[in-house]
Amino acid sequence: MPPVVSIKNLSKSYAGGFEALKDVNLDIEEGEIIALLGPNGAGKTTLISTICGITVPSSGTITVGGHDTQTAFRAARSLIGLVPQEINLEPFETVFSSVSFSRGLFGKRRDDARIEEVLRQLSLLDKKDNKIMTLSGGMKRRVLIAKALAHEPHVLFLDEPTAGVDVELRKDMWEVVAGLKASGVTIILTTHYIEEAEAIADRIGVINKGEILLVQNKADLMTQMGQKKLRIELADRLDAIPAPLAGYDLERADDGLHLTYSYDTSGERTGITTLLTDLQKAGLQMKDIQTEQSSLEDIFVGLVKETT
Ligand SMILES: Nc1ncnc2c1ncn2[C@@H]1O[C@H](COP(=O)(O)OP(=O)(O)OP(=O)(O)O)[C@@H](O)[C@H]1O
Repeated sequence: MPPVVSIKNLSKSYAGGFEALKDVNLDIEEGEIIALLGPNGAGKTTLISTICGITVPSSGTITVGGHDTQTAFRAARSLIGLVPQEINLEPFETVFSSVSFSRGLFGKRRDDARIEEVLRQLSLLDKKDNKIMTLSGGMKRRVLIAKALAHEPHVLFLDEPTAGVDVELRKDMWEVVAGLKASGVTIILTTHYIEEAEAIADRIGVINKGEILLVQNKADLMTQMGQKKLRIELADRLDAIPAPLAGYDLERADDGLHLTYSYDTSGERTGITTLLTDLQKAGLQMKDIQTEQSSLEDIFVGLVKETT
């Protein structure tokens, strides 16, 4: 199946010359949840706005459902639902009319059954006649999603859906997103929260200073994260790794007082027991032992650091 969103050599410079996106290439597959992770000012919102046709690219092309976002804007935009970062709702409007109005903006005929279905999916049906101003912050965020879904888009963009939201509400939102995916919507979300990407995404993209640094399946990233390290502190300085230990994946620190052994936690055997026995046999005295596991956070921080 061709990608539902295809971004080729996309760059964006704002007036004044600031380059917010630099040669971005990204294909988004139908039905996936992709999380774009990046620090403040990385270019996440600019990327979303450009795909949605709110910001004009300086160069490059974007297609949504095969439609070029510049030459066939209306066709491309009709496939997109956008949930903005800021809550921007009419306080005296009812939930139902607010969502129904959004459908009308796309030239779609009125369809109360469809709106009710969207409200049900977002657990808002019992609030349909409530005025927006009577809703909690979490409900308002769900109304924003309902508005973005009112015209039956194929692709939904969520710009920081849980920014400033408490932990419980954040988990509710994750459930909502999982439900939307199950209903066949492709989801692209931006987030600062590593645990959010970890919890809900199929793929994770890391963006910093306008560049995509990595796009990878979460499962592959998890395998990388399954690598653990055993750090062994030695009682005496070691000049070289003794020959009988050459078969182990061991690294000697420059100070000669530490050895690091890398192993895979998903493997049947870690090799730790035999390593410790062989270290003793080789006459090495151990002072201390620690284990370290790399996390998505380490990978993210490492990547972002490299580009600063
Ligand atoms: N209209 C504009 N004119 C000039 N510069 C802009 C404009 N909009 C954004 N920028 C700059 O482009 C860069 C990327 O901004 P963007 O909002 O895309 O980042 P972001 O990753 O979404 O950040 P955040 O996580 O803080 O929302 C920032 O340095 C920002 O100051």
